[in-house]
Amino acid sequence: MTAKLTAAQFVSTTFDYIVIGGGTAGLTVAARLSEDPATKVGVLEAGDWDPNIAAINLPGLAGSLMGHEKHDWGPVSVPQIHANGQKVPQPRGKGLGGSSLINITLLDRASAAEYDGIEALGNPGWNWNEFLKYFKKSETTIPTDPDHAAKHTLPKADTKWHGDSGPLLKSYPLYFGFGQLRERVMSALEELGVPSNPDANEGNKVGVSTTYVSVDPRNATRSYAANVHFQANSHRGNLFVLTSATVSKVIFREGTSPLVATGVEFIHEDQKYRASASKEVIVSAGSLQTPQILELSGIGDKTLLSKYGIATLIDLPSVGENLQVYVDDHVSAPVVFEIDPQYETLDAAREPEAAASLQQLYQQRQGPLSAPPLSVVAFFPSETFMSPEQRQKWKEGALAAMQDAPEGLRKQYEVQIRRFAAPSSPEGEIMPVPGFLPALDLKRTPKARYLSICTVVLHPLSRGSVHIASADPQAPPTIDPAYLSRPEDLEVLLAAVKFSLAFFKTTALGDVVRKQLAPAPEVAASDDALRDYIKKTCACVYHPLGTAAMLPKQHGGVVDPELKVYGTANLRVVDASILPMQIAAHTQATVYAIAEKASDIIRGA
Ligand SMILES: Cc1cc2nc3c(=O)[nH]c(=O)nc-3n(C[C@H](O)[C@H](O)[C@H](O)COP(=O)(O)OP(=O)(O)OC[C@H]3O[C@@H](n4cnc5c(N)ncnc54)[C@H](O)[C@@H]3O)c2cc1C
Repeated sequence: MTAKLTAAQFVSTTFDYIVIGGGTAGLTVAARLSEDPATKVGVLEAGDWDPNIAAINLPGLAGSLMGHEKHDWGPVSVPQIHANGQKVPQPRGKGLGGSSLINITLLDRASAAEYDGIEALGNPGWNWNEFLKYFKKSETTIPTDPDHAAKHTLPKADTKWHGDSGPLLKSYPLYFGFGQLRERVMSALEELGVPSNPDANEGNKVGVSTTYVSVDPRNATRSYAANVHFQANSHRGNLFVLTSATVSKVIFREGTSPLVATGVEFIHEDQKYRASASKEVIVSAGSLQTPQILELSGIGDKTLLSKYGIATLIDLPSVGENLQVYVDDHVSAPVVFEIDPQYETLDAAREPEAAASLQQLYQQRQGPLSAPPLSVVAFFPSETFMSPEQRQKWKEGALAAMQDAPEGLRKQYEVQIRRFAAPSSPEGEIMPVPGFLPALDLKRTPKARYLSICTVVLHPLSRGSVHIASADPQAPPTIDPAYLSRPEDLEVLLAAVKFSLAFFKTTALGDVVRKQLAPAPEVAASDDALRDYIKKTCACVYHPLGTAAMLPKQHGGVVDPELKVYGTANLRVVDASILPMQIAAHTQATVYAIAEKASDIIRGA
């Protein structure tokens, strides 16, 4: 099918459903809808299908395709005025699988309260119980080898919380790059007041855990939307997937109200085509490109659309607004320490002489290539890393922000203010990395060993936007995450970075540490210097959402609880962009669950 299907064949078919974007959500929906052999589903994906690429399949290479000219769209933000003018890369996967193709494979869920909060914002049926049902439906948990589980204290998956018959395969990592340091890393976090949480998927996220990963442990390969939803179903005669096809707009029947979508226009090998859908068009182009497609189709802010000569069909100014990204000091601004070289970290794996043994180990499903580079994560409430005075100051700032905010955002801030004070709500995350992370001009010393940390602000107050910058569908949109535009976010990040620095001074790790490298001790000694360091180095953690928010229209909504775009009869958005507020978790499991639930809504199940 895909490889042999031509654009001409694609457009000669009248589909029941056309899905725009063969990514994480898009392929999930397409697979579910095409379970009925009488339903014809067409998927248009701008990228290609590359099943045999090591950098995709080997979990240990996860992350290495960021910035890749073919597999990453390579978007970059506009200069961030509150972050030293940085233009910050915003990686997005391109090709069948979308961002599930290039992500790090961590597979986790937020706390139950966060999903219940989505419902409370005006979305009946989008609560923890429903999400849990669809988390489980989306996945099969592969049991951990008993010796591996005993050695690393990995809990047994309880089917009350974990799926056992869904398409996506999940497992505990086959390898931990911390070597003997893993127990010490976990103890250090507990010493800082972050309790152990053996399984953070049961509705309580607070604590230190080992995450599940979207990896098939039986052959140590990535499990992702392209292999579980497309490849596994490629025999279906009613599922049509055309790659290298960039959708330029949705087509509507003239004069209809609500607007009736009848198909899409797309570009394939420099030719323009039109394809028809008799039932629905589903936009699953991800948080940064779904708004672009809506705007190119005439759905968005009419002033913006007229600037680019696009006729407004639905004046919906919320399209592309409400962009929320985690803020962190990830790869470009890590906390990095040199440690005692006797400890095993991933630094050894990066040395040229390790290459042959890495491959050998991988053949036995062992070693650094068999697992993603990080898998210990700690989520903790504000009281764990901020003083009462800092929290009070944050609250005053948030209340002031609320006064100036439009009604919809005011409601979001109300939730954020309530959560920020709660001991059950994670507000900070740190991800220890067993090895060196580049920071500014810091260089790795051969044979040295390092321990680094990514520090994350989970619920920023800042809101950004993504909008078209041209009527040309091939031109990238303008992305403005507005990093640190609310000064409270900078203060939370400052406190979180200091917390990360304290991690290295715990008794569990104190005797392992040799040298503080980044931020340098003299920088860390002054809050102003540390703020400056953060502004120079902060980057995104790859979880943009909120740009086609599921909210009441008057509160900034783009889609209703059935994921239909306001003002349309049969155009839905199904991807990360519908999440109205940032969640304290990595996003892929939630996106798979959204797509599973959307599929049931669409088929009326
Ligand atoms: C580098 C990176 C690391 C990450 N790590 C993790 C992690 O470890 N754990 C985790 O939980 N989450 C992680 N995430 C986030 C997670 O992968 C995403 O939230 C999720 O995959 C988003 O799914 P989506 O369906 O919204 O969009 P995507 O999966 O990005 O799908 C969008 C699809 O639409 C296609 N498309 C876009 N525009 C068009 C167009 N005009 N025409 C046709 N096709 C189009 C794209 O090519 C893409 O295939 C990471 C993301 C990235 C980028």
